[in-house]
Amino acid sequence: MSQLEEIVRLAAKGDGVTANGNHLSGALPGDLVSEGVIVESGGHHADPPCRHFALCGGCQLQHADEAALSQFVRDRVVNAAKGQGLTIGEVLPTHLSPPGARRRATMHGMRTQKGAVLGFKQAGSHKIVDLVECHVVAPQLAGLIQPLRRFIAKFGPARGAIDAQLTLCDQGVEIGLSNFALEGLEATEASLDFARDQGLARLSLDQGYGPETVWEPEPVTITLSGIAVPMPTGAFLQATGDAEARMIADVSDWVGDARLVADLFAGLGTFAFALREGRRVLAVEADQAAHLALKAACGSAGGSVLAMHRDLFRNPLQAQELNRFDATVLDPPRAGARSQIAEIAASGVSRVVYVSCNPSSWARDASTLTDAGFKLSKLRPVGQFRWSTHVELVSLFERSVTV
Ligand SMILES: C[S@@+](CC[C@H](N)C(=O)[O-])C[C@H]1O[C@@H](n2cnc3c(N)ncnc32)[C@H](O)[C@@H]1O
Repeated sequence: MSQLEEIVRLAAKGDGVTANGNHLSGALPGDLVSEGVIVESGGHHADPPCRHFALCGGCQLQHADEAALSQFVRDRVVNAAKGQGLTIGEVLPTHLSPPGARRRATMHGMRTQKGAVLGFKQAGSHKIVDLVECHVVAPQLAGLIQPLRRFIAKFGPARGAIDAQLTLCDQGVEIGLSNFALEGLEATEASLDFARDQGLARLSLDQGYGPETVWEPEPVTITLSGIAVPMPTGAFLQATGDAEARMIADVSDWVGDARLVADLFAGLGTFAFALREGRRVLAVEADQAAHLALKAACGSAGGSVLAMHRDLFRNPLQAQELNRFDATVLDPPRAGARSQIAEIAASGVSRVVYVSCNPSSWARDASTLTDAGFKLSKLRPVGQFRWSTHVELVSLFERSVTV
């Protein structure tokens, strides 16, 4: 990089990249760079709000302003589509979650000679960054970092790291600690004091045999479109409430006047319950705890949502089963939904709303759909993991039925 070059985009890991493919960490689109340094700013730099930025692996892009962040999310999604040769009907404005919005986070902790450390790992390392502040998580979660660290310092395992999963539920924050055993009466009483003093909704500990609840003064729920769904420990929840609302609005709009809808990879029913007015929804999920929670909540949805327990990788809904539905919604894990998509392609389904947390597997699946006559009509880039390189999307595929 000896002559002056302009950064034209951000790479998937957040480095600035020139038209010649040269990478420079910390550079942003519009910057002029030479010999590994930024010579002139393109005007998109922001002061990173967090003292841990650069060391903490939780955030990669705090140095970017709002415009650069949005463009990054949009480019990742649009480029994934273009990489598969897809034509996009309409790219909608990017949804970017604000700071302090994350209602779920998994941190890591460890007892040390001086006490304990608690935070996210450094990028590419097992080292834990001992957080003093975090601008990504909701204040209810951030406020627990210090008390939880004190608790780990006193009662955490002498050896090994623990995972601490924090989730904001209807009743407050639930904390799930892995690799965490309580030795003796003092530790057991201290855990109850800790949970009570911090007003936790639930505290559960996992020693490798599954989570065991030690504190849950009232059943923990998460309200999804007005339905209080029992919240299993560690169950999937969209990372921010604002992104969940954006995704629900798109899914509802794009499902349109469909009356019978299949919601595949339904989790606790984020989309199924949102779609229930005037429709009947089959909500299919493989995780037993999530399925049972969704099923238990179906009674409150007036018979409009039906829960089905099924592994959609091994046993996808078959083309003939899908033909009953006016629209299919799917929101698979990062691997995508190769076998389920093949059945959708072979079916008579004409409307598919695909929510994805991985543009690469989505683009692969999308090309199967377009090969089967679907058009990618709408695409919404979503950045709910603010300042990170993790991007998501909502998409609408439509075709004229020929089967
Ligand atoms: C990205 S989450 C989406 C959940 C839900 N749609 C939501 O928005 O809250 C993916 C869901 O797929 C489920 N899942 C993973 N593998 C599955 C499989 N093979 N068959 C069916 N569901 C699966 C997970 O348990 C999880 O609930």
